[in-house]
Amino acid sequence: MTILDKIIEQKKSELPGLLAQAPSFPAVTKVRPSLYETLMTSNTLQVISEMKRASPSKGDIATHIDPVEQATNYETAGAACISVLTEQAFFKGSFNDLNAVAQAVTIPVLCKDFFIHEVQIDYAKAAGASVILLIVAALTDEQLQALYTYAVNLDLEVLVEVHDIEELQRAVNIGAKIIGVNNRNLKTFDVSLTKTREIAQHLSSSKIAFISESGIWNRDDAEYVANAGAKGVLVGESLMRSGDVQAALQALQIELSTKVGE
Ligand SMILES: O=C(O)c1ccccc1NCC(=O)[C@H](O)[C@H](O)COP(=O)(O)O
Repeated sequence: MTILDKIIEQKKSELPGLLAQAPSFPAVTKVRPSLYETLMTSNTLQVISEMKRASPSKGDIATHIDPVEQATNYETAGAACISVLTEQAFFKGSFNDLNAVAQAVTIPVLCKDFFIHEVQIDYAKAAGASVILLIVAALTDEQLQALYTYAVNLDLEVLVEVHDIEELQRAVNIGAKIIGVNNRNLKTFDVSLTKTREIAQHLSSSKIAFISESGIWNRDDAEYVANAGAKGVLVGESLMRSGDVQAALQALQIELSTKVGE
């Protein structure tokens, strides 16, 4: 069983609890900019900055950090989006973290979880997310299409995550506009930025906003994935461990050599 299989089993076990009661969070009424538009129109590499307390690969990363303070620092430093890990059993996150962050910032907010059912999307929306993540490896084509359509109909944007070229094709087939390649192998936890380069070479449309996820630690890493074609990066651990979040984040905001969207 891979870690992804284990996480999905956990998610399945949580569904009855979610289905038993309607989501109830303090209302979030903000209108946020579109992540897709930001990615497609900016000349700098955009940073999706993650609130990540712990992970299966690293254990505890930063359990003491206040999500609102961290998210506010990210926003001040120019993040394009805040990613909030809401998965509890493996990442120590929660929908309450998401709701608190959504109340505090005006930029897009990504609910980073392992979605297998529409009810989870209802919770993400109610808690204040404007973007959700769908992981191709965790879903059949039918599930992927159904959850994608369900989210878009709720006015959510969707970051579709892929690990290889076959998954890229599946993401393209459902009309995904924002596609992220996860540089972390979910079986071995090895991280290699060359994955971004390999998969970028198979992108056929310039209308797709292409993101590189995981294992971005410094400006050299940002330059590598930007040169490969990434318009944005999704960064968790390196920012959570940084003593100077704003400087660490700003170091990643490199100028893109070709105007994105062209
Ligand atoms: O981070 C993990 O160990 C992990 C394990 C299994 C599934 C997903 C996992 N991470 C989720 C993410 O996608 C990352 O949090 C995100 O891309 C940021 O990665 P990093 O900058 O390396 O913290």
